[in-house]
Amino acid sequence: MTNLLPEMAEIWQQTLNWQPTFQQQAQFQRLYELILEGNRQLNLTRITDPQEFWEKHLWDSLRGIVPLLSGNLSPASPTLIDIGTGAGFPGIPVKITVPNCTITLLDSTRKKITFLDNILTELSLNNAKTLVGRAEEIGQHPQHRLAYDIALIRAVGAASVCAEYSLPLLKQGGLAIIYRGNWTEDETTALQNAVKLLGGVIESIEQFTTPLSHSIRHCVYLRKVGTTPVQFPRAVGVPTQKPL
Ligand SMILES: C[S@@+](CC[C@H](N)C(=O)[O-])C[C@H]1O[C@@H](n2cnc3c(N)ncnc32)[C@H](O)[C@@H]1O
Repeated sequence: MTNLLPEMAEIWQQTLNWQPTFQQQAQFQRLYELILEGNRQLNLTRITDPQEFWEKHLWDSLRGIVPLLSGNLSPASPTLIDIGTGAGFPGIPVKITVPNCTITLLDSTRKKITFLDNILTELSLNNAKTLVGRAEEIGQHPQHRLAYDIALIRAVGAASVCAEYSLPLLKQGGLAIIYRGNWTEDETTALQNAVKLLGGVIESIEQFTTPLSHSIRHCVYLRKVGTTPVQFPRAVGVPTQKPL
C-alpha cells in the first residue's frame, strides 16, 4: 500500500504549527487505506493519489480548525458535529487530531454512515458517533438543536445553506466553520443577511493557499451570538431551493 507521506512533518509544522504524533500518523495512513478499499464499492472520493489525499483531505480538514490546534480550547473537551461528512471529511481527521473532542458525523446517505462506523472501529476512535439524517431535520431535533460547540461543514452547499444547517445546532457562543474554495465580496454580503436572520455573525473569513498545489481556499467562521428562530432550519429541501 502506498505510504502516505511521513515526510510531510515539516509542512505540518510550518503551515499549522502542529505535527502528528506517531499514532496520529498511523491513523492517517490507515484512514487512507480504508478509503481506498471502500472506494471499490462506494463512490466515496475521486481523490486517491497520496499527495492529493494528504493535501485535499487531511491538510485541508485540519487547516479549518487551526484555532483548536493551538491548544487554547474553550471548552477543553468540545462537542463537534460534521454536517454532510461524506467519507468523513473534515470530521475524521479532526477527531484524530483533537482526541479529547466528542464528534458526531452526520450524513443523509446510510451507506456512507455504515462505512464510517467501520472506520471508527478500525481506528479505535472513542467519543465519535455517526448519525443518518438530513441537517434540516436534525436541526429541529431536541437532542441535537443547541447541542454543539463547533459545527464543521465542507462541500455541502452554498454558504447561506451551510449557515442554516449549522447555526441551529450550535450552543450560544458556538462556532460554525464553513470550508470553501473560492470566495467573493458578494458572497460575504449575501451571507451577512442570512447569518443575521439565524442569530449569528460572521466572525472572520480566512484566505489561505494549500501547501502542495498552491490553490486558494477559504474558511468562513460564524459565531452564534443570539437565538436561532424556531422556523430555522426550514423543511427538507427548502434551504437549497430558497436560500436565505
Ligand atoms: C460533496 S459531499 C462532501 C463530503 C465531505 N464533507 C467532504 O468535504 O469530502 C456532500 C455530502 O453531504 C451530504 N448531504 C447533502 N445534503 C445534506 C443534508 N441536507 N443533510 C445531511 N447530509 C447532507 C451528502 O450525502 C454528501 O455525502
